[in-house]
Amino acid sequence: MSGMDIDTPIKNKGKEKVFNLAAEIDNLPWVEKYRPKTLDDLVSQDNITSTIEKFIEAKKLPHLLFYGPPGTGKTSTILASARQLYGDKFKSMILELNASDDRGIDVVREQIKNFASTRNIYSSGFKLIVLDEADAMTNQAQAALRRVIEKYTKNVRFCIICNYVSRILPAIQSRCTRFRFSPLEKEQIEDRLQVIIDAEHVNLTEDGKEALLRLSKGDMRRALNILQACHASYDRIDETAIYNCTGHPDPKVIDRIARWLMTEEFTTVYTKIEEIKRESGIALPDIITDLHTYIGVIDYPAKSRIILLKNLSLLEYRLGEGANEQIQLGALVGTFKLAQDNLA
Ligand SMILES: Nc1ncnc2c1ncn2[C@@H]1O[C@H](COP(=O)(O)OP(=O)(O)OP(=O)(O)O)[C@@H](O)[C@H]1O
Repeated sequence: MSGMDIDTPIKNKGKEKVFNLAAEIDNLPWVEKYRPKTLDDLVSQDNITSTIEKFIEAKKLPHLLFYGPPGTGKTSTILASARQLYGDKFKSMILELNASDDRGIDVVREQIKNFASTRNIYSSGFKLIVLDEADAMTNQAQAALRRVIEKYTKNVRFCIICNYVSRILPAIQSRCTRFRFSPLEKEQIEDRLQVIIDAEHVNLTEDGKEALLRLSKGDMRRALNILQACHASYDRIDETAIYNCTGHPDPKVIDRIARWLMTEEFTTVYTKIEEIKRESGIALPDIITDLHTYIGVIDYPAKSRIILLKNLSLLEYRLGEGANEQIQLGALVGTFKLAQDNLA
């Protein structure tokens, strides 16, 4: 959700206040400081932005449903659209609500009622209500929301945002125009990152950038948060800095672990992994996630790979449920031994 608006005009403010505002902007998380202000600033999702621009030009906005993975620009798109639609007055024309608010639908309904029923004296037309995290609402709350949408359709448009569209009632889906946001391409994240790297004078090496792009997996928010955290701790950000900062295992470490698992005897490999986990502070679930990608490239017959994949998924599930890491590490080593027994 948007924090402070860094475009706020600095009118009638003394020098000190201007200075304070500059300092405040400087302290903002980069995800807010560099949130796209216009639809043109948004990378990718071109078909979505061009369709919305057409709605805005015609001043005919339907109810919207944005869905897709985190950090792909759903909130930014609706905020940039609101700026384009309402200009300077956009703050008074938009209400941002977190739909998963645990105070329940009644509070949300009350806020919507108050907002929708106050007329804006400067402008006619509809106001905009943004409901973030709508997939966390109960079915009952969504059913209530359906009636709320109908009741205020005359002067309010809703933008419902969620990660999983399947968790939104079909009745709500059918009242909205749906847009699916996809994970950003590596090149798109890279282009946008470069703007921020230049503006903040970040010293990022090529291998650091590669690691950052790999770890962000199409999520721009994740990329920016990692970059800002590393920038605060390191003068020069290379691959090791990125992995240290995120606590994610270095691919070289995973490489070593995979080699041990495929060549060493049971007790030796178990002890070595225990040691490396202690030294570099990496967790078993992270090792398993990265080994999973590794299995795609190792030279094992299909039968052995199936054993590995099946058992890794079991291990991941058990660890997620809170199983003992040492016992699961034993099971990991055992799985590789089993896969080797099936090499022929
Ligand atoms: N398409 C994009 N172009 C440029 N910047 C982006 C884009 N998508 C995300 N960002 C950056 O990532 C930050 C988070 O984006 P945003 O809040 O819009 O994501 P979201 O899809 O709403 O995520 P969530 O589902 O977690 O709410 C923004 O502040 C912006 O800096």
